[in-house]
Amino acid sequence: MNNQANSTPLATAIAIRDLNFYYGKFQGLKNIHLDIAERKVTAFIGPSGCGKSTLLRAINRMYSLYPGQRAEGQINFYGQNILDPKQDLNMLRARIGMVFQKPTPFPMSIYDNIAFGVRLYQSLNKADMDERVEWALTKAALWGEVKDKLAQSGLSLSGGQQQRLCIARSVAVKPSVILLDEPTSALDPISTAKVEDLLHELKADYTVAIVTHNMQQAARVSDFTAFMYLGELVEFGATDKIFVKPQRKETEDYITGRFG
Ligand SMILES: Nc1ncnc2c1ncn2[C@@H]1O[C@H](COP(=O)(O)OP(=O)(O)OP(=O)(O)O)[C@@H](O)[C@H]1O
Repeated sequence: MNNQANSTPLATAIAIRDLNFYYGKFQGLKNIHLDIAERKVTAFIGPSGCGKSTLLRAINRMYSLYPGQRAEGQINFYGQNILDPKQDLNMLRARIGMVFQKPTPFPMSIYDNIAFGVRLYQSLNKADMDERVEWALTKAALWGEVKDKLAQSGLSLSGGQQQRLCIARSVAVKPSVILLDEPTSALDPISTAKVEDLLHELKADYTVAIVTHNMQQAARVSDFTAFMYLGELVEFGATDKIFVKPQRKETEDYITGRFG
């Protein structure tokens, strides 16, 4: 937890205003209003089905791949509305990376798992690409474990290593925001601790938003916490406040394990 989260004036990376999201007729998000602070970790918590993943998927327009899913309102990313139909989605996803619950390495070498995404956006010579691959794997705390087997398949790594590979892949294109949807739910405690340490490192350079079911994890890694319930944002604030002195009874019940 970060006690400064309350007092320091913070820049906003993503300002969400009047966001409503629909899966066909079903409304998954209702009037969300939220500022995601730059270079901080914001955690999204709440019972299953409350809309946490839907919110992350709206932020990088993942839903645009699916007919029938639509968002209304604004998600302002440094002044640009992500929901604008004219938004360049490739560029958006280079700037807002996403890491999923299950590690999803590509069926290719460890090296190419990193280089593949970089090649979509930049043409680097071999030496620069080698440097970028090392840099990203170092950022994701994986370099030491894989530097002698970069040509091996990404699928040959352990689950925890695969997840760090996916984080490295996301970091490699130098986004400004990284969204993580339950990134440690499939990992053992040691791998989980490594990913959590990594989040602390990443926020020096990136804005991080993480969905987690693990209350201790939210308390450990985040500066701000958003509690969601039935598609609504019930309470949002500095993590130490949300966990020590929540304002809403629903939040208190959830974090103390009385519901959800
Ligand atoms: N593809 C879909 N079509 C229709 N409804 C959906 C779809 N995906 C999610 N929903 C509904 O939207 C609501 C929010 O789902 P979402 O996955 O965002 O919840 P969540 O908080 O991330 O849950 P969990 O913690 O279980 O992952 C749920 O009621 C869910 O049933």
